[in-house]
Amino acid sequence: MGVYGVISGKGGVGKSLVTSLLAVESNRRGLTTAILDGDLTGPSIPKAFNLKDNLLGVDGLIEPAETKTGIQVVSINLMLDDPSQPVLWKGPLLGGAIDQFWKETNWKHVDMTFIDMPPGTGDIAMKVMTDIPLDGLILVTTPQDLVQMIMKKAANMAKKLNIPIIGLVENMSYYICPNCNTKHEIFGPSQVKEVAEEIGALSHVSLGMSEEIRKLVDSGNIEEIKETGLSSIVDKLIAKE
Ligand SMILES: Nc1ncnc2c1ncn2[C@@H]1O[C@H](COP(=O)(O)OP(=O)(O)OP(=O)(O)O)[C@@H](O)[C@H]1O
Repeated sequence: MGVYGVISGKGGVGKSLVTSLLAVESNRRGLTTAILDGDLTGPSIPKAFNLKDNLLGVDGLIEPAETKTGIQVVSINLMLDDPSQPVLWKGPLLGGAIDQFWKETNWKHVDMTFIDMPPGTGDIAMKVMTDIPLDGLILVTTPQDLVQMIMKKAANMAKKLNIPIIGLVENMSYYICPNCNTKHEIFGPSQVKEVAEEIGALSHVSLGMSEEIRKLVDSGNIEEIKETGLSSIVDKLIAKE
């Protein structure tokens, strides 16, 4: 069984989207797949899979929700009476809650778990990375942040904790014009290959800004995506098993 954390140097770069796409790709390969949504800043994961019902506790364990294609999901956002309300817990409590979700859920024969980590490189992310035995990390960034300190900080945190970086994802890397089919690298030529080498990531991927992705995520139908774009990373995860 593999447990992989999905991290970013800061919020809003598409970390939850990448977590969802990795889970969809892994599930399509026939692996029993789970998502632990540890990003407590918003209900991105339940939204992408259109999960709304509150999680139940059975015999002292949390019963995970199940998506249309059978991905098991646990998220604090499925435990709140009103998911639009902020989670006003302090850092150590939040970090502890994620560890508790990991240990006290009735996971069912999971081959591959993806943890949507709290954004950034602060105490909560650090606590999760030390509490949960991660087999590797997938680092998500955008072109503007790719060569910046904030991303290197996340990579250094992984190195310090001896957790291999399996994949580097450059999200919103380009845009393909639907009218003329031209690829526009809005933020300049991609440097993902060079940076992946520099930080020792085993694989790298550029994801474009896509209307298809946006529509599927917003409507809760991410499992209907034609190509996840992340198959090379999942290849590496499977090879590691
Ligand atoms: N490649 C993409 N194409 C289209 N829309 C995208 C893409 N990447 C992200 N988005 C959109 O950007 C928004 C932010 O994405 P997401 O919730 O995955 O970010 P995040 O890094 O997890 O943010 P946070 O850490 O703040 O929760 C989402 O509404 C998503 O639909």
